[in-house]
Amino acid sequence: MSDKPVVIGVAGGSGSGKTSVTQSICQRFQDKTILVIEQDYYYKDQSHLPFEERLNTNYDHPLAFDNDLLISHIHKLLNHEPVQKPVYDYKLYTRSNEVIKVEPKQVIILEGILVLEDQRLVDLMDIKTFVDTDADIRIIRRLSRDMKERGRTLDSVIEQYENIVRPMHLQFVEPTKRYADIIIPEGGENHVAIDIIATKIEQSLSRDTEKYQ
Ligand SMILES: Nc1ncnc2c1ncn2[C@@H]1O[C@H](COP(=O)(O)OP(=O)(O)O)[C@@H](O)[C@H]1O
Ligand SMILES: Nc1ccn([C@@H]2O[C@H](COP(=O)(O)O)[C@@H](O)[C@H]2O)c(=O)n1
Repeated sequence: MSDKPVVIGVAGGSGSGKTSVTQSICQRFQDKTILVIEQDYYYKDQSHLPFEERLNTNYDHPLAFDNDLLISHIHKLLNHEPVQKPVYDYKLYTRSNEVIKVEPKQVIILEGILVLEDQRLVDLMDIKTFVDTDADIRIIRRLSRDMKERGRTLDSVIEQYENIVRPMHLQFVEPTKRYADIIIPEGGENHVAIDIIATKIEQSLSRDTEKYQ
């Protein structure tokens, strides 16, 4: 019997459908079961930098993330302790002043472009997945989302994609696919893959629920 929370990594390129996959998995379970930790929320704090300087950060490089903080939070959650999860503001290009207190749950989904890039994170995962979506679909989805939700212009999304997102994806994100146990083509609409992951979670949950009731 094990009462250690199950940690599931959901990696993949920007716009691949990681958030959609995560939501599809969460919908299969009660709210109290799964805690989602977004690696994006752990971008290094840049509030000390002028806004113009924040625009120049490479947000697709592993060094953009405060993985030390992320890892310490996962360790705490695995230890059944709550954490103060940061909140990220894409429009301000930094963390917001807000934090959210989150309680440990039986399942932790760790979602982000580079969650399989840091061996320390990989070592904490019980199931590693990679959402694999073609680059043309990813850029179309990103364009639409970033303009609607992240306060970006068409030109800025295209410029960032060509100069940063695409080369960083090829250098850092795509190679991590090899570490995945499950590769999910097309993302959240892949019901077979979602079923497999949900079944695996159910098996883990049936092992021990006492600690969380
Ligand atoms: N299967 C799909 N069909 C159409 N649009 C999708 C699909 N999956 C995701 N999207 C949309 O594409 C955008 C990016 O998806 P998202 O899940 O946020 O990707 P990621 O978290 O990998 O960046 C979102 O606006 C989302 O609603
Ligand atoms: N201020 C920021 C921070 C991050 N990004 C981009 O977000 C992408 C990762 O988020 P997904 O939901 O798309 O996986 C990453 O590719 C960064 O380029 C940004 O544009 N601005």
